[in-house]
Amino acid sequence: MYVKICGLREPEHVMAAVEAGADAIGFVLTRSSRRVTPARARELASTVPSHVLTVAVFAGETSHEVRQATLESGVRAVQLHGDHPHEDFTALKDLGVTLVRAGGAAADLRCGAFDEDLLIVDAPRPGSGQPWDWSAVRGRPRGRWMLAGGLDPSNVAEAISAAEPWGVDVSSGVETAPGVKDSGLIRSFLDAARRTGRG
Ligand SMILES: O=C(O)c1ccccc1NCC(=O)[C@H](O)[C@H](O)COP(=O)(O)O
Repeated sequence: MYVKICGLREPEHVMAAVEAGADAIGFVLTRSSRRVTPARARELASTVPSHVLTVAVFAGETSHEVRQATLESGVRAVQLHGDHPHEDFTALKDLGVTLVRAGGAAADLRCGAFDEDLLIVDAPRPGSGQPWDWSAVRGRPRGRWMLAGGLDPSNVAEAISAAEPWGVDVSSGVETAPGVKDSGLIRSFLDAARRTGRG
C-alpha cells in the first residue's frame, strides 16, 4: 500500500513521516492553512531521502505559476487539483517531475488519461478532512490511484477495504488542528494502512 502524507510544514513531521516509511510527502503551495512558500518547501524537501517522493500541491494556479514554484521548491512531483485541461499536464512534462492529477469521484478515473503518472480520488473539498462514500469508486479507477478525503488512523483500514485503492493520501487526519501535524498520528496512520496487508 503506497502512502502519502500531505501538508507538512515542520522538519520534525517530515522526519516522522520518512522514518515511519511514507512513500511520498506533500507540501501545499496553494491557498490553505497548510501553505508553505516554495523556499520553505525546498528547505524541507532537502532533508528527504531520494526514495521518498516530494510533492508540491497546487489548486487553480496557472501553468506558469506551477512551473515557477516547482522549480523554486525543487520537489520531484506536482499535484494538480481542479479542472485542469490535458494541455496543463503536457506543458509540465519537460520538468521531468512525477505528475499527479487529483479530482473527485466524478472526474475521469483512468490514471494516465491526462498524461499523469498518479491519480488521487479525493473528497469534493480537498484538504477538508471530510469522509465521503469511498465505496462509490470501488472497481472504477484504473491504474495507480490513491484514495484521499477524510482518512485517519482509525478509518483507513475500512476505507482501503471499501475502495481497494493502490495507495492512500492523508492530511487532516494526522493533525491536531488545521495545519498542525502530529508525529504520533503520522506513525499510527502509516501503521494502520500497512497493517491492511494490501500491496
Ligand atoms: O490541504 C489543503 O489545504 C489543500 C488545499 C487545496 C487543495 C489541496 C489541498 N490538500 C490536498 C491534500 O492534502 C490531499 O491530497 C487530500 O486532499 C487529503 O485531504 P484530507 O486528508 O481530507 O485533509
